[in-house]
Amino acid sequence: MTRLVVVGAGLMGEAIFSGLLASGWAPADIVVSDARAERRAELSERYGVGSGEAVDAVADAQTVLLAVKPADVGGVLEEIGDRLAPDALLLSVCAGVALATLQAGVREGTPVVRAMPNTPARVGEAITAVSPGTHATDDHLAEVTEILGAVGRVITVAEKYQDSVTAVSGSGPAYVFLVAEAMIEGGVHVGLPRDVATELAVQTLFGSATLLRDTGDHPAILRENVTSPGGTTAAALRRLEDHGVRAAFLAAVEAARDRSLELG
Ligand SMILES: NC(=O)C1=CN([C@@H]2O[C@H](COP(=O)(O)OP(=O)(O)OC[C@H]3O[C@@H](n4cnc5c(N)ncnc54)[C@H](O)[C@@H]3O)[C@@H](O)[C@H]2O)C=CC1
Ligand SMILES: O=C(O)[C@@H]1CCC=N1
Repeated sequence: MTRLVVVGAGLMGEAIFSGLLASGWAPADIVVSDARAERRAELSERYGVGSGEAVDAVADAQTVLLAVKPADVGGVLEEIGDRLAPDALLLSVCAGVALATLQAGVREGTPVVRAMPNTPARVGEAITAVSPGTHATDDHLAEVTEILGAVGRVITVAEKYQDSVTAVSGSGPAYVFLVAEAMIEGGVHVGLPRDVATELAVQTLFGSATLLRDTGDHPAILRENVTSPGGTTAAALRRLEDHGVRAAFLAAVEAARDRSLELG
C-alpha cells in the first residue's frame, strides 16, 4: 500500500509531502495526483515520489490527503469517494469543507479527519488544528499527527471551531505579511534603503514571534516593555489606535470566519 496519496498537489499539498520527505519518509511512501499532468510530472521529477491519476492511486492508499480548492471538493469526491480502500483514512485540509460533507462523499464507515494547516508548513513552522470525524480513532489521529507534525505543531479542536481557526491561523500568515509589507514601506518612507528596511522588519517579526512563543508572556506585557513613557513607541501606538488597527483585525478575522462558513 502507498502510505500517502496527495490529491491536489498545489502549494499546501507540496508543503506537506515535502515536509514528510524531510522528516525521513521514503519517496516510495508517497504518490501525488493533480488535475495538471505537468504539475504531477514536475513533482515526481523533483522529489522522486510516485504520480498517477487520483482514481487509481487512492485505491491503494493508507491515507488520502485532500488538498484541492474547496470548490473542487464535490467533483473530486464524486470521482474517488467510493474508490478508497475500506480501511483508508481521508484527511482534508480544505477550508470550510465540513466533516459531514466529506463523510457523505465516501463509503459509510470511512474514517475522516478535517484539518486546517497554514503556509509556514513550507519551513516546518505550521500550526494545524485537526478535528476527527465519526469513524476516526486515536490511531487515525496519531497518523494525522505524524503527517502534519512533520511540518509544524498540531492541536486537536472540536469541529465547531474550524471556521474560526481558519480565520486566525489558516489565513493569519497573510495578515502578518501585510504588516511586514507595511513596516518595510514605513522604513522606506522615513528614509531607509529598502534592503535595510526589509532586514529590520523581517527580523523584528521573527524575534517578536519567538519572544512571544518562548516566554509565554501576554502580548500586552511584551508591548508595555517596549513602550517608554512619552517615548517613540507610545507615539506610534497612538497612531495605530487612531487608525483603528485593533478593530480592523477583529473585523478581518470575523470576515474570514464568515467566508469559511460560506465556502462549506
Ligand atoms: N494556501 C493556504 O494558505 C491554505 C490552503 N488551505 C486549503 O488547501 C487547499 C489547497 O489550497 P492551495 O494548495 O493553496 O491551492 P492550489 O491551487 O495551490 O492547489 C490546488 C491543487 O489542486 C489541483 N486540482 C484541482 N482540481 C483537481 C482535481 N479534480 N483532482 C486533482 N487535483 C486537482 C490544482 O491543479 C492545484 O494544483 C484549499 O482547499 C485551501 O482551502 C488550507 C490552509 C492554508
Ligand atoms: O484563503 C483561503 O481560502 C485559504 C484558506 C486558509 C488560507 N487560505
